[in-house]
Amino acid sequence: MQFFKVKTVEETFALIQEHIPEIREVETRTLEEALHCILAEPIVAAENVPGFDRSTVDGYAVFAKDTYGSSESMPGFLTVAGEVEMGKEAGAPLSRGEAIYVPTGGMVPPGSDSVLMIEHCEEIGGLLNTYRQVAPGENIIRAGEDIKEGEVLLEAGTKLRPQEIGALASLGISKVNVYRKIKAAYLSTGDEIVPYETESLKVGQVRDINYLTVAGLAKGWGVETIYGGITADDYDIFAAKARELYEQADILILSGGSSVGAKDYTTEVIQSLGEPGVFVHGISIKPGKPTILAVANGKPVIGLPGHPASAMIIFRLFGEKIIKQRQGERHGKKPERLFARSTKNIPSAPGRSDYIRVRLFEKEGEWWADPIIGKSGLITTLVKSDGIVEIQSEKEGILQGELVPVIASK
Ligand SMILES: Nc1nc2c(c(=O)[nH]1)N[C@H]1C(S)=C(S)[C@@H](COP(=O)(O)OP(=O)(O)OC[C@H]3O[C@@H](n4cnc5c(N)ncnc54)[C@H](O)[C@@H]3O)O[C@H]1N2
Ligand code: MOO
Repeated sequence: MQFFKVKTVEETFALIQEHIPEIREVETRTLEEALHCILAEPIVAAENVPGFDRSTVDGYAVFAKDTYGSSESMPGFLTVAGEVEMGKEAGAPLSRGEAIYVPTGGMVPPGSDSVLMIEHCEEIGGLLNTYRQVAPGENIIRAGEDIKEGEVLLEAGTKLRPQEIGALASLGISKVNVYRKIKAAYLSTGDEIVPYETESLKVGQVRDINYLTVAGLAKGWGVETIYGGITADDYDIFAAKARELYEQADILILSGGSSVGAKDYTTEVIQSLGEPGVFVHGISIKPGKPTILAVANGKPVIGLPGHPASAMIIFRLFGEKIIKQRQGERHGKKPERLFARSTKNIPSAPGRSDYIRVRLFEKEGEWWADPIIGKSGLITTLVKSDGIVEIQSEKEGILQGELVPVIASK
């Protein structure tokens, strides 16, 4: 009988960081094709954004000092000296005692330090009655306030979200060098597993759930997936299929056979793929204890536990970390977490990290997390859940009403 040398969740993350090599192949993509890609080089701004002082409102460019003391009951008076046209350079500089009309986004004339909104003044025959005072800088975006020429806008290793793509567009950058997208090959194992399209099942058979759940997560992280089908619990067939997929991909994902049963060949197959091989077999986590993580000649191999909820939770936690590291993401944004109060006491064994599926609901402005009880073989425990509560290994559970971190399902 083989026993797991179980690692904690924290040790597992540290081992992933130590073992997973990055892919450094670079390709050039247009901004439209670069969404969710990882930048291969830093972006230094070659110009200011905006390139000129802009008004953020429809109003009159003024000297703030000229409006001091203005109110509804004691309006001030300025001379209207002209109008700025949208998309055009402002004309002459503003002189004291004057106001120039500027549309939202239009250039603020030189000299002016603020813009008074049109609803706070009234133009009558070339004179502007001012009913409010404005402070210097009010309603103006200064040249370079968004991005300064020479500034490092984005570091190499940044994942390009829509907002990063927008910032690149603002600088007139139309192509970027990014790491190439990675390919993950997936293989289901188990004599009982049949393609999900199978219309009628024989007793003992189950449809392949894990391919679609795991590939679905991977696709959402920008990974291309290769489906390797289902392999029987036969060492030679399994090892040959795993080798073929391993050659085609940057990461190999195997589901099932990770435990220590007589027909659980996954560890042996992974060890046959290359050195150094398995670096984690068994994590003190629930669900997903029999997880296997390995590197074979520089390529990561993940052996997911077969139970569908375990496979998905493990892939969400460790698969995402492995993929990010593999594709060179070094400045990723933080995971989506929110805090919710538990509706129940939830016990947990100290020394083990528990990931409890929860349904979230809002009551009186607060989020509450209601645990979903059910075995890790039940995919509907995840269908019913909105997120996962993490009970860290040092805790002996959580109390009813306690505020707990929830990883929201995407
Ligand atoms: N003696 C022990 N037995 C088990 C342990 C243990 O520590 N000692 N751990 C249990 C835990 S926890 C899990 S999780 C499972 C993991 O088992 P395997 O990774 O070896 O997976 P299988 O035995 O192949 O499958 C488990 C279960 O999941 C179903 N399955 C597998 N693949 C799929 C798929 N692609 N789609 C849908 N369902 C799938 C499979 O039919 C089994 O019912 O081990 C426990 N045993
Ligand atoms: O801990 Mo296993 O992964 O659920 O059944």
